[in-house]
Amino acid sequence: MANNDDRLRRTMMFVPGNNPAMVKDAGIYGADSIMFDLEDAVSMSEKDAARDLVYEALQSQDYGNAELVVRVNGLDTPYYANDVKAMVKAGIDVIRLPKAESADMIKTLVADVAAAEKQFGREEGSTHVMAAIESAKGVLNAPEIAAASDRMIGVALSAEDYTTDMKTHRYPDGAELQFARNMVLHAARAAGIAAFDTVFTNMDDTEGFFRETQYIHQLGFDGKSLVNPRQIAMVNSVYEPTQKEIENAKNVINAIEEARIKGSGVISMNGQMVDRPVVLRAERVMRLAKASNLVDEEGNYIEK
Ligand SMILES: CC(C)(COP(=O)(O)OP(=O)(O)OC[C@H]1O[C@@H](n2cnc3c(N)ncnc32)[C@H](O)[C@@H]1OP(=O)(O)O)[C@@H](O)C(=O)NCCC(=O)NCCSC(=O)C[C@@](O)(CC(=O)O)C(=O)O
Ligand SMILES: [Mg+2]
Repeated sequence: MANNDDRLRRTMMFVPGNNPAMVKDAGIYGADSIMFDLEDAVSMSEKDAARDLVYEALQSQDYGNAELVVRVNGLDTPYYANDVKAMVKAGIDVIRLPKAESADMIKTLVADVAAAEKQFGREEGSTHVMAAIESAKGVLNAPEIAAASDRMIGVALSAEDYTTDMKTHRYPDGAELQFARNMVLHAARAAGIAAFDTVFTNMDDTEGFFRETQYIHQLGFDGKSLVNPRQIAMVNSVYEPTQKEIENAKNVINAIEEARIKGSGVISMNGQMVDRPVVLRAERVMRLAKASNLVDEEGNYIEK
């Protein structure tokens, strides 16, 4: 199994790597993951300057507990090699490869990351990777991409490039993304890694953003790629468990613990069978509740 760690990744916010103010302040909004972009948000003429800016920021800024991700330029660009070297040298947590279409692309990235870790004296295996799936070919190969390396922490659907590749565009009901969303999600789950839904680019359509977030939460995505800090609170509000869910989860965890002491792995609670999958879901609810400051140390719901 790959890096199926317990880290919450509800919000992964793109930060244009060529914007000094945004790069500097990226930590103040509370995104779970901050993703500095060296790819499509940065024009050709600014590629080197953006890389230097992000490198310097990683040395000097305090981004708190956020996971630090960088979207490097694609494997087929002249910027890719320098991006990977500089970001590994700076100690980035995760490198996101755009336009991933095969397991071989991930293996190439992993080999380059490993070489850079060696060159710059970083701990072997400390840099994780993830893939952005942005084409029909990428979607069809999503399972092999997700399982390509133990360094993989997740796969993301990138609907802007994907819908262009599919000769369509984005519609409010998202029907054009149905197959891709399910492929990416299943690929992630089968590989034991995280799944990220796509960006939503109409900043004024908060209703549409909320509806889409509820939908991808229902499907089972870990979170979304975002383009604006205003989107963070909306995603968190969807992922935040309710008081009823928290109290039920706490009861499940307590009940199964009592059952374990008596030597049983399955019990009945209020007429409902409680077994391992129910316990795993309850544990995830409690993790989300803790991240949302909805429970105290003992796991009791805190009235807001
Ligand atoms: C959208 C907009 C212009 C709106 O501007 P607005 O001016 O209306 O924003 P406001 O809300 O007014 O900003 C209030 C305050 O927040 C600050 N602030 C805003 N955004 C911030 C941010 N991102 N990071 C840190 N800070 C931020 C701002 O500086 C201000 O700070 P201050 O002045 O101090 O109050 C702006 O957000 C923005 O540029 N977003 C990033 C766009 C971007 O990265 N695109 C590339 C990635 S997608 C892609 O490539 C497609 C993809 O590849 C994706 C995939 O692969 O998944 C695919 O194929 O699908
Ligand atoms: Mg793209």
